[in-house]
Amino acid sequence: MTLWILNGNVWDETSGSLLNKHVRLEAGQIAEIIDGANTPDTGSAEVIDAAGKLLSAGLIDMHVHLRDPGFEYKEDIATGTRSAAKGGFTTIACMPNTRPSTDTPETVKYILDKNASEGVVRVLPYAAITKNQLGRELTDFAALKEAGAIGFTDDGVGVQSAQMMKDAMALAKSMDMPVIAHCEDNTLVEGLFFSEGEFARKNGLKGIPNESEAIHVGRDALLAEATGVHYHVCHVSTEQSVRLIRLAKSIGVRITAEVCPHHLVLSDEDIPGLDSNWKMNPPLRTPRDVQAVIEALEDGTIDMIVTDHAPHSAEEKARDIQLAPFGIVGFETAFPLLYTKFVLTGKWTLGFLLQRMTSDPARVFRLPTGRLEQGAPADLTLIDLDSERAVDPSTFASKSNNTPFDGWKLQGWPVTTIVNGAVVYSESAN
Ligand SMILES: NC(=O)N[C@@H](CC(=O)O)C(=O)O
Ligand SMILES: [Zn+2]
Ligand SMILES: [Zn+2]
Repeated sequence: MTLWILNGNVWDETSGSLLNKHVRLEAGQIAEIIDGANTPDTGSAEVIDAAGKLLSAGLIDMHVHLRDPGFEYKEDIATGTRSAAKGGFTTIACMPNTRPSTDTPETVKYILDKNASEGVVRVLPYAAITKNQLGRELTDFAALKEAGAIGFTDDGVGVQSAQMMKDAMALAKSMDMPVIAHCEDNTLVEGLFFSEGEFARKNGLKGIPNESEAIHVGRDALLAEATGVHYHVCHVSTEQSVRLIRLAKSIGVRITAEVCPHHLVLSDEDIPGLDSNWKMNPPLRTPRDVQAVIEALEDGTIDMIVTDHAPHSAEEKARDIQLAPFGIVGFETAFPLLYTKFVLTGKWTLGFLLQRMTSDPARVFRLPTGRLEQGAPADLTLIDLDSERAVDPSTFASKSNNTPFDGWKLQGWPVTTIVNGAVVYSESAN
């Protein structure tokens, strides 16, 4: 089947501007990209009119929670991938803190099979480092890789034992697989839920210290140096972590990192009250940390943006703040949030934002997607950069609506998402 996308605005890095292009998709690939001045013979092909819209490689999100299997009341593969598609994402990598946790080849296969039958975007499963993510015993890395896992992580919790982490890295290195880490020292965070800073002080709360994250980053950077593994740091949120990653990169450690939109846009001083929609892990840090992660993303110390889409039910989030789970949904606000806060304000070019959400994750995780080039997989996103509307969680495709961005007026909403040459989300059809 042939699909023509006509008159899309494609970012051109050389001129730093948008150029009008026609793109032909064929057999799941980008078959041809031609200058908008030409009139292609579209024949009997299907045609999408992209006039006035940004046409980008599909967005990639290397850190998401689909909650399937086991927590389908929060999200499942059908709704999670639809939420991703609505946010413009075409490839997502899902975390193993499911029930059972993704610690056997059977669960990896379950995710891949269910996505093949019910999902609408590409789903790349991570497998757990330790059985049940309990930190006691390594999983069967070889069998998990064979089943289709793309990396190992215990996200949701940190691997507390340095020896366990070192063993995991050595094994992962021997099979050319990355280790992805949620960095958190449990002894420093017990019972705490907002970060050390103004908000905690004002509310008489003991706060989560920055070192709880950075201690693991430093430890793991040393272990990555010793083992030679590709080590990737999850949701970086502190100045101290940034400093350590920058140092490790400068001496050639194979370390990469990600940051979430909320850690780029919000500090603890923005938290309006004891509201669990502002409770996530890592917590919102101080304005100084926010500045540090922004600079780190800008200079390449942090390689990519991920959402850490973490759906939880309204009932769970309505619990007392101490008991409510950590996490916020992210797919359906990520692009407009960052476009509004960083591109429209002139801080970043559109090309920079797109790069950190497409080609950079693809480069780091060696994915064939993330590039708008002839021969690449036909994963594309159309975004209306002029459309402005308020975030309305009741319209989310996700099963959950736990977001701190309710009511925020944002610009730049995805309107059409194409995976493997097929339209999987269209604003007009919703
Ligand atoms: N980020 C969160 O606040 N929560 C995540 C776990 C995680 O990413 O560590 C979740 O699974 O809910
Ligand atoms: Zn985490
Ligand atoms: Zn996570």
